[in-house]
Amino acid sequence: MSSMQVLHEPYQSAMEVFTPEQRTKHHMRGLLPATPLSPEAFEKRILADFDAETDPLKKFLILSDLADRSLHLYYYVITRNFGKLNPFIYTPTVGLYCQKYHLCHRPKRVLYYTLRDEGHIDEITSNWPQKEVDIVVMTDGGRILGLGDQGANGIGIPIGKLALYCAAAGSDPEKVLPVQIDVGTSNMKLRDDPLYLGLNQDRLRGDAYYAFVGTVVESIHKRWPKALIQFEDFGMVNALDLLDIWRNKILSFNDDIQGTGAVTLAALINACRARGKTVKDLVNDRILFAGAGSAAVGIADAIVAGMVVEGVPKEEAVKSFFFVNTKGLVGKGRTDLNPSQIRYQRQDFPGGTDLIATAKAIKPTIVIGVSGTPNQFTEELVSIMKENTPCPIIFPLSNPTSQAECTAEQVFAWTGGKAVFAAGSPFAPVTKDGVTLHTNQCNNMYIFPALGLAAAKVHATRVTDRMLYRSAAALAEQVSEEEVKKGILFPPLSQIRDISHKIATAVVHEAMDEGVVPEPPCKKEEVHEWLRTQMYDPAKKLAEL
Ligand SMILES: NC(=O)C1=CN([C@@H]2O[C@H](COP(=O)(O)OP(=O)(O)OC[C@H]3O[C@@H](n4cnc5c(N)ncnc54)[C@H](O)[C@@H]3O)[C@@H](O)[C@H]2O)C=CC1
Ligand SMILES: CC(=O)C(=O)O
Ligand SMILES: [Mg+2]
Repeated sequence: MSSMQVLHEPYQSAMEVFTPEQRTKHHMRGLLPATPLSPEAFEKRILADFDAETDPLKKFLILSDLADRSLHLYYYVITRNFGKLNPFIYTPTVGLYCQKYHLCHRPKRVLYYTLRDEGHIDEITSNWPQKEVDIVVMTDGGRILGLGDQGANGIGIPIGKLALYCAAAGSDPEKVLPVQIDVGTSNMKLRDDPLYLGLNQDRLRGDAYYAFVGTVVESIHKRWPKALIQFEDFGMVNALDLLDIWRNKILSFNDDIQGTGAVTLAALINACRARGKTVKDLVNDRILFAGAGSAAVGIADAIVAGMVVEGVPKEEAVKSFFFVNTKGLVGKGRTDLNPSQIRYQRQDFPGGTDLIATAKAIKPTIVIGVSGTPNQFTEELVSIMKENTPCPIIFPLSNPTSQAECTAEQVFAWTGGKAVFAAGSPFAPVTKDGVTLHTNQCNNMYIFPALGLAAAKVHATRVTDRMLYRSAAALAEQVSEEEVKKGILFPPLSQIRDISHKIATAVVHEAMDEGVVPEPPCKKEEVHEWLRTQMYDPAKKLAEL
């Protein structure tokens, strides 16, 4: 590679941060101004640009342009400012980015497999320049956050998720692969836009769809048999079916179902600790979901698994759950349900009642919003909850912020500050009578980067239910008794690397115990230290360029 190519290659370039020695090594004399910047000075400059901008999408683009110029400087800045910058590389801003992706497109390091490429799938896979791939995040854009079908624009989500893999857990940015499967879109606004860049045809469905996705998955698995594939933001039926098809064949998981399940279980473990109880005591709760899709099913399955671990019989545990979707309560008489929903179908309540009528009938103590629809959680709903519990647990988990079922301000105003709150996207803390009320971010970002890092690094053959359960428990235990009593459910994002490291250690231990690591890299007691050596460190990498 020539010196000019090194300077313009995002994996190789440190731009004006190249030291005099590095400039000599790469034959760069005369290609850069005289005075090198330290990484810290460069960070200050980028943050000043970032702070001067008020438009969140432009803030997102300042960071993403940096990633396109120097990946290691990008991660240097992100990891050192994770709490501040996360909302601008991930939810909510990544949602805006997806909606406008076709209008601000720049070639990215991603792979698109489109229906037009049938017969050329292996060729596309072989076009990826990196020899090694550890983690693949794949979407078909079918359900992007709570923003519906975004077609080929959905690629913003794998890009954002993989940025978190590298920043939050230390996956190697040179070994991650964002994949968009373009099977058309049912989003007519995009299709009517002459600037839309994806396939302008209706979304493929049925057997042909599964066959096409299967060809892509197999092609990727053939080239990188040890890579982990994370399915992300597929429509409900496709998400559930693809998980069933692939979870026992290759190293894979669905983040919206399983990652969301684990993070919400962690939140509830800690909400139970705050009450002086454990998840087995959720048998005495009524947990009402707005939404009965991938996330709802994944969360309910994870909580049931947590209750079963503590000795509650499964048939007893499922009695705590109630799902309401667009057709009302998943109850008696409903004939439009898929097998995952049927597991939670209530035979003791008539199907079809809306959220408020259901709440009046069942008296919820916990509500979880995964409907992708704002304003579902109203003052009336919360008043009903207050009749049944002194401290309602209210989790509007839909993303981005615009789709959250209610806001933190509303919850604390309606309950006089007596609620446990968590949302999918970040909300600023609320101050009431001089007291800070905590607004937790219950988002699968606390789980997938660590889970995927762990599974990929030890070349696990599968992601098991026990590994997911352990990830939730390892996350929950990072919050102290004192903190849970204050309504804090998660450790602070500023410590995300340590948090992920501890979760990854627990996941590897579990994987080794379950025998899904054919060649363990070290003894169990050495896993924590060994993982540290495996985690990407942008400052170290910059020094080695
Ligand atoms: N906080 C987190 O970590 C995560 C949050 N989510 C969010 O959850 C939401 C749903 O995601 P999925 O379950 O994967 O989508 P999905 O498409 O599988 O399910 C959505 C469900 O909501 C129901 N629904 C839609 N409008 C409704 C309404 N007005 N009233 C009642 N039900 C309604 C649908 O019938 C369906 O059952 C999205 O906004 C997504 O961003 C998803 C995964 C992780
Ligand atoms: C967080 C996430 O995965 C979602 O909203 O889809
Ligand atoms: Mg998702």
